[in-house]
Amino acid sequence: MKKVKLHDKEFELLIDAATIDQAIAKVANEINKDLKDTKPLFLSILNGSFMFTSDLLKQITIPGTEICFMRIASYEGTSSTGKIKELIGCNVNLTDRTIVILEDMIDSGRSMTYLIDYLKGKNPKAIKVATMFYKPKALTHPVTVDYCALELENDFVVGRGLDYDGLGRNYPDLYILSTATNE
Ligand SMILES: O=P(O)(O)OC[C@H]1O[C@H](OP(=O)(O)OP(=O)(O)O)[C@H](O)[C@@H]1O
Ligand SMILES: Nc1nc2[nH]cnc2c(=O)[nH]1
Repeated sequence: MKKVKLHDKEFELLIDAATIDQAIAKVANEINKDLKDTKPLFLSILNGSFMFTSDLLKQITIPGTEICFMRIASYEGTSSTGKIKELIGCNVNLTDRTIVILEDMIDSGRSMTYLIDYLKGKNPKAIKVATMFYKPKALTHPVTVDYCALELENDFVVGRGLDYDGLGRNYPDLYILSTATNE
């Protein structure tokens, strides 16, 4: 599909599924090499990371690999508390573990900064960050990104786990908000 309509907005194809698949395979190879002796714990941050998690983890071959999921919120009402609240927690003990955080997107870096602060309090051995998409020009909260499949410009995108108001997460390709129709 070259174009999709979600609610009131049109989106255009930005990156096709095969290109994303290839970039994720490259990340999997890097992680397999770098973390081969660490029995890594992959921590998938819901909702958006479900597809990245599945695509990546099928290619991870490290013995002792574990996966758990978290859903977090840093907002109460309409303002940020600056603190992470676990909506769905991870029930694995994180002490002395090598954690690989899996995100679909790093945009401002705010979510990741809060999450890393929170995880440091659990005394892990190491924290690595792996993201499917990263917008370096949008970053306002500095984050060290250890593994990134694809870098993007500072545009709103949907697909591959990312939604617009609940829709679009299921698309295997990535779409960008169409400027022609949505100004
Ligand atoms: O770098 P940031 O500016 O903090 O943006 C990135 C965050 O935004 C998205 O989550 P979202 O809040 O849309 O929740 P979802 O994963 O449930 O869709 C994404 O999954 C990251 O967690
Ligand atoms: N759907 C969607 N969610 C985001 N969260 C942070 N950046 C984005 C984006 O570009 N698209």
